[in-house]
Amino acid sequence: MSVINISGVKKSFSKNKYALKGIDLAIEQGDMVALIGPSGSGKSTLMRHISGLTLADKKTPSEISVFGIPIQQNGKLHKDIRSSRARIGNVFQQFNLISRLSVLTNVLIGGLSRVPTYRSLLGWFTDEEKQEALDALERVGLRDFALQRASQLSGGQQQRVAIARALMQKAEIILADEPIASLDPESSRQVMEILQGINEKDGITVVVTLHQVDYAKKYCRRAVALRQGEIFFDGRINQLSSDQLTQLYGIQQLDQQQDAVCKDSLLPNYQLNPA
Ligand SMILES: Nc1ncnc2c1ncn2[C@@H]1O[C@H](COP(=O)(O)OP(=O)(O)OP(=O)(O)O)[C@@H](O)[C@H]1O
Repeated sequence: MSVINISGVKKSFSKNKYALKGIDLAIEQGDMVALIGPSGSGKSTLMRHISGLTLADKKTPSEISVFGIPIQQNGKLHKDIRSSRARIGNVFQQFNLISRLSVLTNVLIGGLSRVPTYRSLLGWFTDEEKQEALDALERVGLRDFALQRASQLSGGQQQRVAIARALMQKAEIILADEPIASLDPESSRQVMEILQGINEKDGITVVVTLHQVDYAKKYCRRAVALRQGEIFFDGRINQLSSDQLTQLYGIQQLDQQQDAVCKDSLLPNYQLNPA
């Protein structure tokens, strides 16, 4: 069963310059999908459309639905998207955490869409909810950090808290936009393993944008590759050939990617001499 359906989505930010040139895509329940492609190919724009944070062009007929319920149609937000949004957990850099609040409160906030408004306004959480939040933190290996301020955590830990918040939310789909973009290899591995774990154990559908194809190959089953706002490849990730990767990224960019991976893997044992 498809849980995300996208049809006819075009997006231009300026006249005649399209970030998305007509995207049709269906994502199956329980899949783990890597959205890949060079910088500027439209990955984040597409993710933001799925959450209804960005609207498609109004001129072209289009629809994005989640669990069969429209999020947006013909560039207009559907009037009742609150319930659909509650089923989507966003692990987006810009939405991540409220830095002055504790890690535990940040996770509890994930459950707010499930509690009555008066209680969320007053910030009351039941013992049961607190236990649930601690369990979610346990799953991402951060239970001991529950009472720390979110701002005291590293980038990788913050991404893991965002995943715990999505678990607390009981999200059925997780959209993770570049969750490992600025992380070291060990933190990247932890974040990807957690995403893979909740995909496999809880059956949560995961869509993750990634810059490094190596990580996509290691952790995801399906790849959707965008190039200049169009789908260039959609299929099992092990069927993505090196020729296609060269076409996608260009030889120079692929070399840079490989360089970055090599340098990353050296980092833990590598002491830079002070100048
Ligand atoms: N808010 C915006 N205003 C104007 N142009 C935008 C905006 N958001 C994205 N774009 C443009 O849309 C295109 C796609 O951008 P997008 O961020 O979706 O690419 P991406 O594949 O996620 O890139 P990256 O991997 O570098 O994050 C780019 O040309 C970008 O400059």
